[in-house]
Amino acid sequence: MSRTIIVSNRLPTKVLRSEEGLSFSPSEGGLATGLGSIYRADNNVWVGWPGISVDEEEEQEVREKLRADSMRPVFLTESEIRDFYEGFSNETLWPTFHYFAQYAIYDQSHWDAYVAVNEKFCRAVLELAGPDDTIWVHDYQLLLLPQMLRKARPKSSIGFFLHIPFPSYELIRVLPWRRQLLEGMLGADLIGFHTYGYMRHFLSSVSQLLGYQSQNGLVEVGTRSVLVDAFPMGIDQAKYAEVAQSEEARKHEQTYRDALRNERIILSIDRLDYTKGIAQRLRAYELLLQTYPEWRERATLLMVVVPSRDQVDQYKELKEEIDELVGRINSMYRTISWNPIQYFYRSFPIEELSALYRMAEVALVTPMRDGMNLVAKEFIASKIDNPGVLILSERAGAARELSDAIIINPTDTNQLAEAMHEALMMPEDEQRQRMGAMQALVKKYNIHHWVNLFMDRLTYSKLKQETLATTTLNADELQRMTSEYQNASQRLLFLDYDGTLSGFNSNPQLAGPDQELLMLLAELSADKRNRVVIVSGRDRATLEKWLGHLPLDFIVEHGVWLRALGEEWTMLRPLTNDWMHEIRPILDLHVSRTAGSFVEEKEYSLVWHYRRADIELGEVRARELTSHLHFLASNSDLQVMEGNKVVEVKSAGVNKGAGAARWLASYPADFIIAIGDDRTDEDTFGAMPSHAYTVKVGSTHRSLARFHLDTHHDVRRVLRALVEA
Ligand SMILES: O=P(O)(O)OC[C@H]1O[C@H](O[C@H]2O[C@H](CO)[C@@H](O)[C@H](O)[C@H]2O)[C@H](O)[C@@H](O)[C@@H]1O
Ligand SMILES: O=c1ccn([C@@H]2O[C@H](COP(=O)(O)OP(=O)(O)O)[C@@H](O)[C@H]2O)c(=O)[nH]1
Repeated sequence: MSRTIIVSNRLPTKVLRSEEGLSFSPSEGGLATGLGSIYRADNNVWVGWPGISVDEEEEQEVREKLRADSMRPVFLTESEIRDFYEGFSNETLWPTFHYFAQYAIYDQSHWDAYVAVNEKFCRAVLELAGPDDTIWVHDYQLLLLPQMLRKARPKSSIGFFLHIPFPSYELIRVLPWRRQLLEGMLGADLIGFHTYGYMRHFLSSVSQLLGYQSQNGLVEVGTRSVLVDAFPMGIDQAKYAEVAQSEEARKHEQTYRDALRNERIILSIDRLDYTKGIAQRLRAYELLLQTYPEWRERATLLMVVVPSRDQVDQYKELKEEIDELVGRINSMYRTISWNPIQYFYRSFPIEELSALYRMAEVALVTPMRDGMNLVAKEFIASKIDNPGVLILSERAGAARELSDAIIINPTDTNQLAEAMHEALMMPEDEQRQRMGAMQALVKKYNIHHWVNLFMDRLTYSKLKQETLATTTLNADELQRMTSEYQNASQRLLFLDYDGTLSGFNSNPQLAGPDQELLMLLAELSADKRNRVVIVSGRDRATLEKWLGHLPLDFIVEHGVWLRALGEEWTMLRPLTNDWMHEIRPILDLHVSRTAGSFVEEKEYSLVWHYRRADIELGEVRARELTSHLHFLASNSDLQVMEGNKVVEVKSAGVNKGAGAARWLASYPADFIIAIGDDRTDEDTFGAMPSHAYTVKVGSTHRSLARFHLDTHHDVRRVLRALVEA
């Protein structure tokens, strides 16, 4: 039976060591608590680190204990914990991805450990995973793992979910290992983020750093497509609602209320982390007490900070800062019977957390950055029928969904203090109405919904890959092709030029043929059984200059001009270019607005090139230009085509396919091949009979071609094989 193998750095159970030996307790942190309640279903297994370094004897004990609860530990050595976990994961990636780049360090030995530990996880998963198992990798500690798994299991279903923000390209580009990290993630079939914003940043980084384009969230990675989507993570709402109603939670609540003499409780719960805005929150609370003295002795900030990553310098410093702030505020405002802040530096079991959620009137969730923040959702789910107000940072992923919270900017201390006052003053009706709306949302978009959605999209991604797949022209196919070629008495070879016979150059005039290509074309066209047709978008003067001395046929300017060997240039159909004086100024305007772009004027077409412009700006401008031109062309005999980093305007009905059709009609052949790399070559493929070899170079997305090759070097290899057949 197929199952899901969940892989994350941290297991949902952590091992603790005390004088009595090892003990096991639930891990903190949203990934572990969120997925912890669902992984046991359907024979699933969770692979991860148990949170402590153990010796060999202990390993066996831990292994057995965790195995009984469907977990497989990956043990990390002391140095791996230091360099991989504390080092690269939490001193490089964590600060960078949370916009704290000033805290990030770039250390080659940390990177080496990161690669090695990802490999270690890879081995652990491969030992376990059968061919039908789905592998679901989680989070920033394992960004390289999807690609490592893909290499070992090309056909497996692999999902990846990032639990933290994916920052702007401007942050990603700073990382020395940025390309490897992105390529690592792209080994998955589906990549999920909490918000659309994170997804957008990821797609932008992939386009700018790796040059992979995407449409509707499908990234074209060579011959594979990778789906990217937003899946805001939910919680086990039913569990939190149930615990909140339990006798145990109620009892804890009563004890706390008695101790706090029914003061109004503002609750704050986080792991110790500079991303969580804990210090800023304390300052805002101090401001509340200064600005609104009426809350002194009437409200209490109950603050839980769960120890986390305390070997990392920034965390140690933050701990000191919090201790100092709490000490200062408490000593400044405390009275004999009241402490402004009740501060706990430890974790609580779920029943006690639930009692805190129940008791709090206000929850302060004010991170500087947070992938999602499940505490916000747990507070809502625990409120059952009670009122309560959530103050939520606009920079937590959860703010994209929980619009009925009081949304604040966590760096604005005044706004935060005012929000606390507003929350404490909010009429009960309004609280109920806002809380009701958020409860419905947390209930509907719960953790089960999240898992199902992710798995459905993973299946969809696999199906999409199958429908988009073209066959690579591999050794067997090539063998079949060359023998058909050998046996044929008349052959037609339609060859696109740029990107097919020759690589791209940012200056198109510098992409002339090299010796190898000239030789190849000379040898191919020397065979009397061959008609070699160059099918290009280029102007005839350039092609004549480069290839005119060879016995070739030409279809140029995307089908405007045709020339069969030994004949004169003819037009596909009579055309005029009197429309150019109207269109040219529009293209020129785009050049003046887009540095690096330029206009190419051919006899019967105009082309705006943006290969050398800022890639993202170029694409935006291309879209603007295309829609503007489409509008102008709607009542004319013109067509607008988007090619590879170009927008071309020319007469309607004139294209490479229409040109190629002339050759097919005039020169019957028993072997036909058409090779091309961009959208304009699709017209050629479309014109070919079904038995022709149609070959797409580069990305295979939305291509009519039957076969695929990666680069123009592969094209030359195939043509060489024909020459030598
Ligand atoms: O494993 P640790 O180093 O102890 O850290 C705990 C976890 O912190 C992060 O949690 C994130 O996941 C939550 C659920 O998606 C999300 O709500 C929160 O915003 C994130 O910060 C981290 O991503 C996990 O890998 C850690 O295990
Ligand atoms: O004493 C505690 C306090 C908090 N949590 C849990 O830790 C998680 C924190 O997740 P969140 O998404 O808010 O942030 P993260 O810590 O993952 O960055 C929540 O599920 C909390 O219930 C816990 O297990 N014990």
